[in-house]
Amino acid sequence: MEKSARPRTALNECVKVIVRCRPLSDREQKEGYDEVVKVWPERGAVQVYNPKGQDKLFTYDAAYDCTADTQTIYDEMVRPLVASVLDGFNGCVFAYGQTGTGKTHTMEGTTEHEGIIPRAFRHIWAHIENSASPDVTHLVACSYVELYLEDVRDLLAKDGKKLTIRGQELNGFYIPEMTSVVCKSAAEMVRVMRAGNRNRAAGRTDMNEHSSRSHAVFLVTVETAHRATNRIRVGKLNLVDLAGSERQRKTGASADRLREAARINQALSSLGNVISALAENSPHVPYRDSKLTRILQDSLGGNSKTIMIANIGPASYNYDETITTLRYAHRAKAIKNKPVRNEDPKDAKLREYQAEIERLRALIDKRRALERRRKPARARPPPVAAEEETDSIESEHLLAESTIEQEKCKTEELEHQIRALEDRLVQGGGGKDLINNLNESQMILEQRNMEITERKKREVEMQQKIDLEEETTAIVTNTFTTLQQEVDHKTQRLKKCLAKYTCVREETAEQREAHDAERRELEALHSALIAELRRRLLLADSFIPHAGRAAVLRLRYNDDTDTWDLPPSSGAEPLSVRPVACGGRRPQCAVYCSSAAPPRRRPHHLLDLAPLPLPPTARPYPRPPTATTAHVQVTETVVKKEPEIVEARRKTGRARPPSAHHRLGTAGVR
Ligand SMILES: Nc1ncnc2c1ncn2[C@@H]1O[C@H](COP(=O)(O)OP(=O)(O)OP(=O)(O)O)[C@@H](O)[C@H]1O
Repeated sequence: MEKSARPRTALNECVKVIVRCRPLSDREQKEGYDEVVKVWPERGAVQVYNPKGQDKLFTYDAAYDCTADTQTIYDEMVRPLVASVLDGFNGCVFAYGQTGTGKTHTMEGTTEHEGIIPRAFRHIWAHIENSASPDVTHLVACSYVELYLEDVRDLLAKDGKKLTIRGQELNGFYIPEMTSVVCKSAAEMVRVMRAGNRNRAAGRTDMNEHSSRSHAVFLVTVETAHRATNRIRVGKLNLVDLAGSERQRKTGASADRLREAARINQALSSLGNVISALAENSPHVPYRDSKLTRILQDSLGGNSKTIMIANIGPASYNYDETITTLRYAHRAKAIKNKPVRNEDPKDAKLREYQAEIERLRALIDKRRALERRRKPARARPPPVAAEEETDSIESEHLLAESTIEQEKCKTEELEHQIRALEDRLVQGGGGKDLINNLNESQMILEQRNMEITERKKREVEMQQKIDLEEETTAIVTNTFTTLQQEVDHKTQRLKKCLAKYTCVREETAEQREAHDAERRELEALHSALIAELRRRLLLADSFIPHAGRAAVLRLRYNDDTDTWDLPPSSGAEPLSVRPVACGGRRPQCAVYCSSAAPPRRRPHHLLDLAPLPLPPTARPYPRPPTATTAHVQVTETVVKKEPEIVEARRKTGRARPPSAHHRLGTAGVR
């Protein structure tokens, strides 16, 4: 989860999926539930008896029944992955499944039944001891975080501080501030794991006495430096124990447990969506939907070798959940990752430590040289020297000696720092002693075990291929002597096809039912969240003062920093305070300056909206010099009548329409 350089070229490798079925619990036995799961380990297959119709058969990379122990699972499936991590690859093992199906039992285990995590620690340290040589240096560091109620918490920090996931989909997500503990043995790593577990959220439900209420990620970083090549390889191993999916009616969760369950199911649903998108090669993979999917981004579809362990229970009353888990696990088989060896990444701690040791060594050498030069030769006082002179020589000598003492202390401090740094690194002596002999034989044994495992894996794959091809070969090789034989055979095939068709139809109906159930649950959750939101709004209305509300409404949640930020003002928001003019007073308009000016700040006082008097547009009519009497009379009556017409119009309120020029004039004012 730390920032690492992106690979350039990589070979695709599918996610390996294994299924582990636990035995019936005491409670399930007491209540008389039937077993509906049958595991075929030699074929890597799981068969589920369907009480309503056709049985269901799923095949995986490996399948383990209740008789298989964690040692077998580790040797057959996990050991090669941890070996790759030691070779500089990223690796991830995550346990997925319904609550109470044995995820924590598989990953952490108990003191009697060690889980995968402590086994991985022992494997890592056996390898380090085996490769002990003065030319090889190792650095092993651990971090442990949990995702509780969508908060990432540091399980190794004393105050369990909240952490922030940084990065982007393109370059990968990482948690920069998580505590990293450098370990020197497997036992120390187990102690770190137990210390973290004590801080992990757990609680009792009707389905599990000790139910994990958070998703936990244990990260082991192994850095290896080879002096001969001067290269550093960094392998990162993510060991993930997810919280289990749960139905409220079965777990009897309420209050806090219900809130936890809602968040757990939400994160698992996002994980399911990511798995589906990757399996279908969808162009968009919704990693950003939850913090869990962000943390697991590299493990699903990224730079990592990944194993998914699907845990299931055999009891009939968990039929639906078992089928859902098996379907998701089956889908995850199609996810392709691109693992690449991490060589010389920028964030290698080992390189940092080595550089620091070199620097401190150079500093010590410099100081020693200086000390030698400064060492005062105890000067003998001249036989006939004045008493004062002797005193000053003596005090100078004392001063020099105390400076040297101080320098010595500083040098010792530096040496101590070097020892502390070197202590963090593990370097072998390379001698052929008894322990080395033992390690060598252990290595040979491991290699043999790996070979056996590889053969077993191939057997399972072959068996699966044989099963698949059996039907098709039967059709090809069959030669029919009589027509009746052919009819019989084709009827048989038709029946098989019909059975398959029924099966697919049933599955579609079941998926629809499951989808409906999920939708109903989401609707219930949605209503609960709306009720909560209303309550909070009511609180806000009652308690947040009006003055601060505008700022509260502008707050935006920042996914990367996990905080509410107040974005800088865009200028569109109403101003709470009238801005003050900087410098001198604002310029005053001419209207204001005139003596009859009304008070300021009212627009109708500043703008004179009355139309300006227009200049006359027609010349006065010159009377013609010679005119007939009649004509003069008519003209006189018209001239006489004009003021009367104007007066009549004024009384009826019907003014003459303004001329275009007049209209333009007023429009200009408006
Ligand atoms: N393979 C197994 N063999 C024997 N007992 C098992 C096995 N798997 C699980 N159990 C038992 O089942 C119980 C529940 O297991 P566990 O707590 O690991 O479940 P879980 O999946 O982690 O549950 P949750 O999701 O609620 O945390 C434990 O008592 C455990 O000992």
